[in-house]
Amino acid sequence: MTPSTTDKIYLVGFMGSGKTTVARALGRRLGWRVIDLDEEIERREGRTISQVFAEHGETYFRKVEREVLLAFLPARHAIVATGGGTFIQAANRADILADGVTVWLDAAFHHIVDRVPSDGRRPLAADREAFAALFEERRAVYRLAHMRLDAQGRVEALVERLLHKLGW
Ligand SMILES: Nc1ncnc2c1ncn2[C@@H]1O[C@H](COP(=O)(O)OP(=O)(O)OP(=O)(O)O)[C@@H](O)[C@H]1O
Ligand SMILES: O=C(O)C1=C[C@@H](O)[C@@H](O)[C@H](O)C1
Ligand SMILES: [Mg+2]
Repeated sequence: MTPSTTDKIYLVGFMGSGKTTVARALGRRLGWRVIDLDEEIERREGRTISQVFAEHGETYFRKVEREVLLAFLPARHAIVATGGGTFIQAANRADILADGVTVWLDAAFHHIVDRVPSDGRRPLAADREAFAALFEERRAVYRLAHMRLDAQGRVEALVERLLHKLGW
């Protein structure tokens, strides 16, 4: 699927791959708005992600995640940092791919393990064995993004590499 315009960039990828961090740097570089879906979910719910999972479960979280994604579809000149599972849901994936240039931040698992806390802030990272299995399982889906960016390196360097890939 090809997006109709290039005035929106979606960053997808596993927890800890750097979506939030790179989105902020890219937003500063382009002067575009940054939308972080996890932060928007927390704002809307008035609770942390871990509270949403604990009090209502993952199915409810996915429903809110989709509603928040849809609420920001009209935004232009925007970078969207998705949550690690947003692009995994087929309906979300179709909307994302049609709406903007979608970039998979592909980070190595050893970096991810160091970056993602197992303290419950990211509920699906608490069980480290399941976390590793999820990483492998989801790669086949992240691959469906329009582009892959090797997520190793300094954030500023990643931003420049991404802009180069986009031909900007
Ligand atoms: N290129 C990088 N080099 C070094 N550290 C990084 C890099 N990118 C991100 N980090 C660090 O890794 C951690 C996770 O990054 P970030 O929150 O941006 O990931 P994320 O993909 O948004 O994860 P989640 O899906 O859980 O929201 C943060 O502490 C961040 O500072
Ligand atoms: O990978 C996932 O499924 C998740 C990643 C985080 O960004 C949060 O959206 C939440 O913890 C779920
Ligand atoms: Mg994030």
